[in-house]
Amino acid sequence: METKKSIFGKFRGQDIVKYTLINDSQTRISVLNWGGTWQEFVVNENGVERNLIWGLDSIEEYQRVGFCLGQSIGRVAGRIGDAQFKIDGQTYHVDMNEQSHSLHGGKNGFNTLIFAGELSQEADSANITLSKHIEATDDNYPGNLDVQIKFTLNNNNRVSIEFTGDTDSSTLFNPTNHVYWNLTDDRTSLAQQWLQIHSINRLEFDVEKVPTGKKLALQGTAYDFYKAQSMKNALERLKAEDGGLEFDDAYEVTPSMGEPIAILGDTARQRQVEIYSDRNGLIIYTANPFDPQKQALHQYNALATEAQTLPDAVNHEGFGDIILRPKQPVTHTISYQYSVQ
Ligand SMILES: OC[C@H]1O[C@@H](O)[C@H](O)[C@@H](O)[C@@H]1O
Repeated sequence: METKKSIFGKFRGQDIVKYTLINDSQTRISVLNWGGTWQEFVVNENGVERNLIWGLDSIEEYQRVGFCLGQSIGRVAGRIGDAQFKIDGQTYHVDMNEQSHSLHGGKNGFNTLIFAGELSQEADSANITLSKHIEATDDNYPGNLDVQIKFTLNNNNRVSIEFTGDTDSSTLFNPTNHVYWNLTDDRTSLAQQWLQIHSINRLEFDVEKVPTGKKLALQGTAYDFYKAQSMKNALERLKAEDGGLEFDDAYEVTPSMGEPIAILGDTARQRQVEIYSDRNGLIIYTANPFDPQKQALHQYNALATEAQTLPDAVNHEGFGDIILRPKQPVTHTISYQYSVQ
């Protein structure tokens, strides 16, 4: 294992650091302390380097492109209806940063922060831990929050992200990483990428994409990825059956670090990534972050996967508990296992 540290750029006068973890098979990941951004996941296939995720080469590009590309999202990933929720009977209001809801932690979410970083190494793994103390007044959530985001790469080509939250007053904690994948050879579209999700239900959304509380059965619909479907077929079917032009959907999954909640790969069956998560939700989102014209034409080259507790959980019975209590730190883990086939 090897670790590296370099200056990636500057943000508001501060140096932004890029941390790189490299394993014995020359697989590497890089992470920025700006936004807790997962910038690259490069594998070496018979001497050919392939980046499996989308990342950019400067802070300016990240700011121009947006899309939360590879960024850490929190305190709460996804939408909170009416930008409000109750904890112990008390109502709290958070940033209404999209229509009448709050999205991805509000305007000062994790993806806007600069973290402190610490590299560490063991025999068969290396990791980078990003930490930050967030005051309640910084992002308008109750409770001061100490957050740590630890990225680990091991010699088995597995990347794990552990999010730990510790608060002094009850708050919400449902972070994720907004990684975008393209596992195909030419990386121009999703036509040759397949996806499997071990899920039988998705969430119904209202016009603002806020969950209504209802779950919809997937079986027999274009949304059903229980058996692997190519993204090309799924998008064509979605359009034909539903008039749908994108996937931006929340799937209910069974939390497991032993069985993948989802698997994606290229249709030539050369490589795949299994996703493991200890929480009950997976958002998938199709996009073309770099080409506004193609995005408008729904010609996608990127698939975001966001493992988390189901969105808007605090406002719906049975969606899961995202309340973080004082003196009870919580850690959530997402793992991504690359393999060649
Ligand atoms: O912020 C980028 C994207 O993130 C996804 O999680 C949301 O569901 C999309 O609606 C949003 O555009």
